[in-house]
Amino acid sequence: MPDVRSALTIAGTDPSGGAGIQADLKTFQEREVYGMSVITSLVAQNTTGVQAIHHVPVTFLEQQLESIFSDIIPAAVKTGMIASEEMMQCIAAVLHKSKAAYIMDPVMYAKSGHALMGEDSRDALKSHLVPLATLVTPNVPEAEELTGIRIDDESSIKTAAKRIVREYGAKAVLLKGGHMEGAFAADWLYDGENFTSFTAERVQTKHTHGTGCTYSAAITAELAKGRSLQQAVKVGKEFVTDAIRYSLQLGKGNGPTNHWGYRLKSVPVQEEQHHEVY
Ligand SMILES: Nc1ncnc2c1ncn2[C@@H]1O[C@H](COP(=O)(O)OP(=O)(O)O)[C@@H](O)[C@H]1O
Ligand SMILES: Cc1ncc(COP(=O)(O)O)c(N)n1
Repeated sequence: MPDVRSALTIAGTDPSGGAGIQADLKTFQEREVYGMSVITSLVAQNTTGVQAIHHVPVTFLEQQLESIFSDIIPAAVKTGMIASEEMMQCIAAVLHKSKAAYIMDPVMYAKSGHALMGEDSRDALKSHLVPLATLVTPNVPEAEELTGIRIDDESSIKTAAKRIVREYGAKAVLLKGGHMEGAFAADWLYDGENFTSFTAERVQTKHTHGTGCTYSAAITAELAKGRSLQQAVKVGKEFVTDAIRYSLQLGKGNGPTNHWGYRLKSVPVQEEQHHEVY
């Protein structure tokens, strides 16, 4: 019997396949863990934006979680889009009893700017889910919303990261600098004691639909395999950077990251080439 590690994503959907549940499952597959999914909201979206959202009833969310946890216990769990406080409470009740590593991606908006979480639920995220998290992975606007700190340099990044760990109770935080300017895309991991930065060259592309989902899913998969947090983030950063470097020019808007990009490492990168469809 092979040692099968499983990972669970609890999130919203993206029928166009670039973000949300679909991105998470593709990433789990690429990182070689058995992927499972519990859906919070059905989102009609594509590369141009969000067209409509349909939330699943909380009782049905609870039933999906029961289906998983009564049968296949995941080694690691990630959450993405969770629209309401009731849903957060329901998920927190299950995670409280679980020993799995828990990666919380505090998804608030789609890249198009469309809100994916009720504004009144942000505090609920802090009170119900952040204290349970092995790792929280906010981008800069999400970290600003969570902490109320304006983030525009390394010092404010560090202050916000410390607040998320020391005051809100996460074990660790990975504050992603993808939204900042500069030649490098740098992220800061704070584990309550030390900061480690993970840096990659910024890729000049608008095709970044699903970067945050893909990154947190890759980290979740690596934790499911038993890697340390530092190692999981290192592998996740390499994975997402390749997925952005080889992102796909699909659709009419911001194309998706390429979940099998790392397999194309041996292909010489030519500026025009990585926008081709293959
Ligand atoms: N143009 C880019 N080139 C390289 N890395 C990027 C680029 N944009 C974002 N990243 C990286 O992608 C990962 C996801 O970050 P980000 O895009 O900030 O998340 P989100 O999707 O939650 O907004 C981070 O490691 C970030 O540094
Ligand atoms: C269901 C869902 N969850 C999350 C995102 C954010 O995606 P990104 O990874 O581009 O920030 C999204 N567009 N849709």
